[in-house]
Amino acid sequence: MNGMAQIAQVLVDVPTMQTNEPYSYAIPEQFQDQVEPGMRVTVPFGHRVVSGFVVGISNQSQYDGQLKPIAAVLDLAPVLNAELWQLADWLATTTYAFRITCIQTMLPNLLKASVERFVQPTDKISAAERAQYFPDSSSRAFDVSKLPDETLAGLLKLRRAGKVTVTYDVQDKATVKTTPAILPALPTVKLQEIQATVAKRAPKQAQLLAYLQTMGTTPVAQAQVGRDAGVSAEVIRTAVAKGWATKQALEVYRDPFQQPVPPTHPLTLNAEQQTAVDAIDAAMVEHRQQTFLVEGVTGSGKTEVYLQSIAKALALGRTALMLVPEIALTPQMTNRVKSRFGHQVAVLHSGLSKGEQYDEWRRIDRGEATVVVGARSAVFAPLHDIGIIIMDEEHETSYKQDENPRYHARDVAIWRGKFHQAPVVLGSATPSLETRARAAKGLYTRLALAHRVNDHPLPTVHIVDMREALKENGDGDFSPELLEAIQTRLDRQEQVVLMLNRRGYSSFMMCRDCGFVLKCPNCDISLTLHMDTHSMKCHYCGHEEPIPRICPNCQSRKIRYYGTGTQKVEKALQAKLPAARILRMDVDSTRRKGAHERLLKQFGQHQADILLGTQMIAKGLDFPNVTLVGVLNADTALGLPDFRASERTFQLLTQVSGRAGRAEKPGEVFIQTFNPEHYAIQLAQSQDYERFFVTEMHMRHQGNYPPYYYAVQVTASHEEEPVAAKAMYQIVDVLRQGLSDQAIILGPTPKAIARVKRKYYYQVVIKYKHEPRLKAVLEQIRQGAQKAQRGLTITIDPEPMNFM
Ligand SMILES: Nc1ncnc2c1ncn2[C@@H]1O[C@H](COP(=O)(O)OP(=O)(O)OP(=O)(O)O)[C@@H](O)[C@H]1O
Ligand SMILES: [Zn+2]
Ligand SMILES: [Zn+2]
Repeated sequence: MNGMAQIAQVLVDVPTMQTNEPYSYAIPEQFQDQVEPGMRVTVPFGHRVVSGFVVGISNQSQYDGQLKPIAAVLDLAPVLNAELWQLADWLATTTYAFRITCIQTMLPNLLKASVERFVQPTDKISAAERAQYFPDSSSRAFDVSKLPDETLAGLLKLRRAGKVTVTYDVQDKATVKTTPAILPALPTVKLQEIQATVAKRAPKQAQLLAYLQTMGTTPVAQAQVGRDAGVSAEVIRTAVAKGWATKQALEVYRDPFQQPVPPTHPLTLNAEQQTAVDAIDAAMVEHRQQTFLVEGVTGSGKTEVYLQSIAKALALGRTALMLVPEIALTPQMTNRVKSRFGHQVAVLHSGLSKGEQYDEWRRIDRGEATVVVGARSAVFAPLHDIGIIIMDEEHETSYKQDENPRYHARDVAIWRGKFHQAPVVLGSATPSLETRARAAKGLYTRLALAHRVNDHPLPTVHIVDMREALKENGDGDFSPELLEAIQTRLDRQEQVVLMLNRRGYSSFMMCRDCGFVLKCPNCDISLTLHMDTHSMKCHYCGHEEPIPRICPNCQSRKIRYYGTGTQKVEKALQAKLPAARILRMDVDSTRRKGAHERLLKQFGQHQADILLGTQMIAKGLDFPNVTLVGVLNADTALGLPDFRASERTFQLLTQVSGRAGRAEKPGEVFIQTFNPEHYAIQLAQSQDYERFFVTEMHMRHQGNYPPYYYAVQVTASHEEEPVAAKAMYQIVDVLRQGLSDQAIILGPTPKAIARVKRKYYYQVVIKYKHEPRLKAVLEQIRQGAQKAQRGLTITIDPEPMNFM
């Protein structure tokens, strides 16, 4: 308190005018010393009042009295703690995203919306203060617009002294099961017309109309619409009243994991598991950041290693964060953690209502929950004193966010590991090449679990050449070998898992007689089928050719472009095996939240003989009675124009094979393929990850792909194709001038789906080893392009998951 005026640096939240530069605002007298970085405020901006985050406070003697003052303080306490605050800055620089976007990503949804908040006294409050601030009740509504400034200033002071806390009204927790949602009520052209007529007089309505035009046919929650379109509920109400949009009830599901789970106890570890737990434990005890790769074959007991490591962290009085690829797809894993740690576990996932999410977030922040299980965004859970971070199935692509900020949860996990000086455990039977390569270099410590628990053997894998099967009986879906093996299981009352690989199904062509896939003559990567232009295109170099009618290799006419869906396969299978009880698991049958878990439960109770599904059945299932796994089409993903196609195929086949023979009864696997000689399939047969790693590293080396090279993808999009294309050519010029001639620049090319949401996309991929100027050049591109052309969006993706 030196009487010096304080100035707040505020990051404003204006979607159309994103910048990383904070603006300075004067802090009004009554809030001096009360405003802290991390609090939300509203400030005058142009002719409006907008919300923003305080990112810094300075005491400036040369305060010139010119600055506009903060309009209101929205929080009594910072919404992000100091660690997450630093993390947001790091995220912004490494992912080329705006700081405000990073901050929003890290906050639970509820804090982004406006909700009713209450202030409550704690037991530290004095009688006089209670009488002054809570004269007639035990809590009071905290509505900034209604509170007099002096009261707010007083409350801020009390909060800093720990005398009051803020609570949020999360009424939707138990009762509300629906949320209002919005759908456009008129065709796009119509909306466009109206937008033109209201543009001048009602810009907010025009904004909403523009947004409505980008919506598909699925209703979007009203709150979401408000956020995305940047308009108030009032504007949406008007739109509904005018008949531009309709309102419907969107179902909100409650936590499907609420049922109590029976407790479990630590198992006696085998030697390999013990070695792993000891190594991780040592890092924890020594308070040392160390990244471990737990490379364990399927069924080797990785989960038990995770659980016992978590227990060690808790015993040291620290907390644990466990990331899983997709929480809805891994109910078994979540239940295993809950069974071991009970009420200490908080589960963060998108199936929770905003209130429930926030409840969990708050339990974590307050230290009431010490173990967090969740998918990608749970990596931002506000845990204090983290003792261990685990990332299960670390190779999964869902850990990378494909919108801004384009972060990979693995990088964030390691950042937090460093912050807390805690070990990070990456687990997989089939690690990503990047991770395995880092372990080879000694950057990560590799812990191998080479054997299945109790020395159960890995399943025997058979490769079925579908070119033969097709020739002999014209069936490209089921080989006689597989059908016979299924029949045997039915006779023995054992269970079967069948996978239909949907990835890349319709985007390439393959000859069903010889397995030939059309490749680019320049890039040795498969061409993508474009139905709009009726051509095959290369997404790396832009090469284009007509769709072949006969196979260039064997002259056969049996060229397949589109695949069969799960429903069709289910029907065909039922016709062949009338007595079999089949459960189908795909996007359709699991649309409703909780359906996935219910189907798995039915299967676990042997209410069905066959579980037929898409990739979603490959992960984590542990059913002792499953003795047969069939992969109907192993190679669809091999045709994708993706340098990770082989890696993905190998990972998927190994994962799904691992579902067989996990207990006493031995397992068997049939992999049906049109490419039986492909190394990814051959090595999936021997389930030899290490050999796959060496082979694939060699391929990547030859093709100058990651992990030998780093990659950055820059995309330009605009509603007019020439604008996007021209911007991309200019960007390539800037890149060529700014980077060394060691950098490989691929493109510009149109993206695989060149037109999405009425915008055209062009891209360029930069492959490089060492480009110290790259960051500066990209920053220049991002800032320059946005100013140059209205409506032009430039996105920069560090380490894109594919180049499509
Ligand atoms: N030390 C142990 N003693 C006895 N059983 C164990 C032990 N460790 C794990 N198991 C059991 O072995 C089975 C397989 O373990 P788990 O599911 O953890 O393997 P995993 O490596 O995570 O498998 P995947 O990668 O295939 O999902 C489970 O049913 C588990 O309960
Ligand atoms: Zn090419
Ligand atoms: Zn052919």
